[in-house]
Amino acid sequence: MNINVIGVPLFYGCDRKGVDLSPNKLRENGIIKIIENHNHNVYDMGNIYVPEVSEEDKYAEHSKMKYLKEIVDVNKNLAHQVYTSISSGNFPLVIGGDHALGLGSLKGVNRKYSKLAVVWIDAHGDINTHETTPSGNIHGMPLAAAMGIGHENLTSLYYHGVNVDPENVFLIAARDLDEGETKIIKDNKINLYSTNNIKELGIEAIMKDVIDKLKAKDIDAVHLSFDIDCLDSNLVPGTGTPVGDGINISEGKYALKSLLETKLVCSLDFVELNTKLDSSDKTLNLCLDLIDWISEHL
Ligand SMILES: NC(=[NH2+])NCCC[C@H](N)C(=O)O
Ligand SMILES: [Mn+2]
Ligand SMILES: [Mn+2]
Repeated sequence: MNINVIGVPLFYGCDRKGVDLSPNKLRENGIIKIIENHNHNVYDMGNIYVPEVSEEDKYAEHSKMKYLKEIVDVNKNLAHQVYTSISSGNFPLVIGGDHALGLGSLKGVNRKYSKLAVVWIDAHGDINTHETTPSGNIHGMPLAAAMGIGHENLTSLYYHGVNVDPENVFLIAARDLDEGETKIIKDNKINLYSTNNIKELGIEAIMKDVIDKLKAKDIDAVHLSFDIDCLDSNLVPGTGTPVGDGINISEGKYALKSLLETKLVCSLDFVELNTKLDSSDKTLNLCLDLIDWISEHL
């Protein structure tokens, strides 16, 4: 497979430095070679440019969305990079950075595939809007925006077109949802598989259900967004918003493998590694192992 690796050194979405260093940190530790070892042609597209802005200006554009302008600018460029990657037959592997990059990757894929499903593997829903956010952090909003829910600047940042149908959205490993998010999930009939559901029924049964549903739908492709905080907080000290009672590594790998084996996945985000918070490269090494696993099954 031809894979475009696109780095997004963005921390504005989580408002916590360190996550911006990860694309280069992963390169220094051999991410490109790791992917190539699985017989892929890898094109390292470098990093999307992230403009500098001072802390005091973070609310300059909006009182409930920090760094709005910069995040929109970065994501417009990312969206186009993702769109052109897919259009030229290459698979975009987007490396974060924080999850606000989901805004751009989803817009880019959605422009190509109007009947798109999204699998969001994350402790969080990332389905807030400027009206529901408890933090003002835009990394908690990209999935809502992809469905056309939220502020206009986020919902149509790259093109005014079809949005993702909420019934084609699958949240997996969620366990830290805000009140507003729970309401949006219910009102829009989003498919929710909490960590409790996984513990109860087993990851195999959960993924079977997800994949059966995906196959029964009239969709063109699946976008997979993997936030490393889906894993239990003990496993990922190097992430900004860790949550306990999470899934373990083999459950995470099973979810990834079973989805990739469907061959429906057309693009993938890998986000929220913060190497500054890591303890003796534990999370970094786990991420390299997960990238190796993903590459094996792509
Ligand atoms: N991509 C993430 N790690 N998101 C965490 C979001 C946390 C919280 N729900 C918020 O909106 O601020
Ligand atoms: Mn997330
Ligand atoms: Mn998360």
